[in-house]
Amino acid sequence: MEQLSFFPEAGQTPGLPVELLEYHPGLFTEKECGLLLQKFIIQSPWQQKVVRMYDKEVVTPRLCAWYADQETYDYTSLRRSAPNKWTPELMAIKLKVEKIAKVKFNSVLLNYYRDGNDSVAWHSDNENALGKYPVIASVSFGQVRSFDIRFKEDHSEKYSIRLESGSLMIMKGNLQQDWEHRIAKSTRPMNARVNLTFRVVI
Ligand SMILES: O=C(O)CCC(=O)C(=O)O
Ligand SMILES: [Fe+2]
Repeated sequence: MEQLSFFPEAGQTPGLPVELLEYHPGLFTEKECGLLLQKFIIQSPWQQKVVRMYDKEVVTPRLCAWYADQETYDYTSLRRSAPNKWTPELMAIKLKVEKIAKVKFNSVLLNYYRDGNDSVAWHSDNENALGKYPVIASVSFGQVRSFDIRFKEDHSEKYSIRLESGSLMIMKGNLQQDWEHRIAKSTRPMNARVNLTFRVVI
């Protein structure tokens, strides 16, 4: 596993808009990260979403799992359904990030990127169920991956941030309205990464 950075600013491109993205590295120790990563990989009820692209059905290049307080819009099945129940680990992480984000979350989406071929394409989390200016808390374990953002109206305005193992990134402001984000594929060999995005689903 990669070392945690001792320099909070090391993972950020200069000029990263702090009103959109807040970065808190080192929320969990390297040892905690290793244990949690293995536990999530082994114990989560992973699903691979099938989406329609033109007239073909394709599977998303990553695995997902959805946990929430009650029946909600489920990101893994794209419909309202009974979610998985909070595990003790997820609840403990939720309470920790709620203190920093100052938001009470009612759900979490887990994404499992098995290697450099796994990714999430450019998108915004702008579903009605999240409200107009959602605060989303993103916690990463395992392989460091680059998180890219680009301004919808001018794709040349873009930034990257390296999401280190054990870090928390808070997405807020008009990030989901006016910007898109992605985790690109990588040609370099990549180990497993599990990302948790805590959300408030209405
Ligand atoms: O894996 C990540 O860091 C981002 C995941 C993401 O954008 C999403 O689940 O909507
Ligand atoms: Fe997203």
